[in-house]
Amino acid sequence: AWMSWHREPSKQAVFVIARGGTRNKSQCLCAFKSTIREIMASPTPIPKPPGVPLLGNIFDVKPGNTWDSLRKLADQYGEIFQIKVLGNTLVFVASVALAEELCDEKRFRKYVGGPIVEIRAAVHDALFTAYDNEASWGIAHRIIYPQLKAEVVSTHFREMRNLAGELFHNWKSLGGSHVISPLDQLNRLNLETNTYVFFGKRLNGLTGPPHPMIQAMEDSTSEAMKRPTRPGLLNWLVYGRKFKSSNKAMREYAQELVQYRTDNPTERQDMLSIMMTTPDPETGKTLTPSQVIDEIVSMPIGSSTAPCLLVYSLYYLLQNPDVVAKAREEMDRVIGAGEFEFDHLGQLKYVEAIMRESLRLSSVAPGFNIEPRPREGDKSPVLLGGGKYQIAHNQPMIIVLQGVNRDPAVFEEPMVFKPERMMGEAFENLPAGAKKWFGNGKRECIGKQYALQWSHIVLAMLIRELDFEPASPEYQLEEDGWFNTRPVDFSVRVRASAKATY
Ligand code: HEM
Repeated sequence: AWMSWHREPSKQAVFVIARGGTRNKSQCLCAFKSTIREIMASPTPIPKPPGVPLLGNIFDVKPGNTWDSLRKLADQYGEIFQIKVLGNTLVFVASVALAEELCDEKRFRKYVGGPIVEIRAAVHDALFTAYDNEASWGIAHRIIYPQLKAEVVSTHFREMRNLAGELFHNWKSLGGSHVISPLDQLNRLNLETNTYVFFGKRLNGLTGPPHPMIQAMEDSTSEAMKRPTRPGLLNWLVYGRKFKSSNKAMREYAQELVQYRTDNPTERQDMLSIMMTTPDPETGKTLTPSQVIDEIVSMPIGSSTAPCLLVYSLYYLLQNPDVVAKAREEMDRVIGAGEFEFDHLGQLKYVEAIMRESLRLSSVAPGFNIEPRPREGDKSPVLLGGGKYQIAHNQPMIIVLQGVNRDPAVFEEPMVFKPERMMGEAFENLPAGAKKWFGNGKRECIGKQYALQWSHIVLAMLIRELDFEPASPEYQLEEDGWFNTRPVDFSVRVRASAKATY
């Protein structure tokens, strides 16, 4: 009878221990083993939407808004669910505990499939798209990573601050009644900052027509997301040309930067000069000219998540004027009326907490892909959740961060914007699986420190220097996005802050 008492493994183990007093040690171990055997024999089926014959769950995921569909499925099915598209099963994980389990690099690794493989048409075996066993990943990582460490990124504080100051100066001169799209504006600022900080060139794209790289990234990443859901012939015949031309436009952006550097030699030891000349300390190999282009293109694509994050922050701040007031108090105390400098940044803990809480609630990088590590000659199923679920030995899985970041088992009132939970001990005590906004382990975001510093600086300046109001007071949050998510059609009126004295 006790064997059928409970299907939850942790509680069964407790039961065995609780009964240990009436049994000897070997009886207890034997009972425990047979319990485990029973759990293994009958895992809980992974739920799935019903779907339709032959086409599977093709109608459960909108090709134009994949992440929104997945969030809704996560709301409906909880910590784990699966779908079948074009004959392939995909498993989605949406709880902190299971995400943490999948982040164990001894058992799992990044799965390079679907849209990530499609984007290889543009950037080949670059950092983001390299397969786990491709030597090119290690070579590029060892060459590039030192440029993106916090101590190096900190040397770019003034460049980041001054470029943001330039954009905000333009906004202030609009006079307050002008409506702006924060996404359009912050995308421009992000590309301008990336291009100047990493590659040493001004695009002068804060005003005037946006640089073509911005549209090319949008077109290429949206197409890369849709292609795996269509038959190959259709991709080739109908959508192939546009995909190729957006990939070509991205590579042209990179090629022009290399050409500019070649024509204008400089002492500047920035990302571009490191990519073009520095050998990998381990193999002695340098990046080939084509690999340099691949990595240049990958940086703004990865980085395009950061402006989306700030647009979400603005949206949340408009709903929470008390948070704005607290952040301004902090900045009055720390910066006062003087110039905003790097030393202030580390003291702006509340602004940092707003940034982290925006990362959590928005899940601006909406997910990442994982698969079980291959086990030599062993194709037995892989168990998750202590045996509660069972998946195939090579099952691709996607961690849906919108589910993980709103897991009610970890976050009280998960839908409420509360920066306080992202400060001090409250933040430190969050489980590791609840802080996977930048991915995991060796394939964690290489631009994490850059993104955190840039977002922190720009967010602080937005709050300190400007007053915002929604262009339409009835605006209801709608989201879409490809490699990142963002609010749709969100616009604001902006003016110089009435309180600012600098
Ligand atoms: C808020 C901003 C950002 C977020 C939330 C973010 C998130 C992520 C996530 C979740 C991954 C893992 C993807 C995977 O496992 O498939 C990733 C990888 C990556 N990100 Fe970011 N990212 C951000 C900004 C940036 C920036 C600023 C850069 C460039 C400077 C960048 C470049 C990359 C690259 C190259 C990779 C691939 C790394 C590798 O596999 O070695 N990202 N990012």
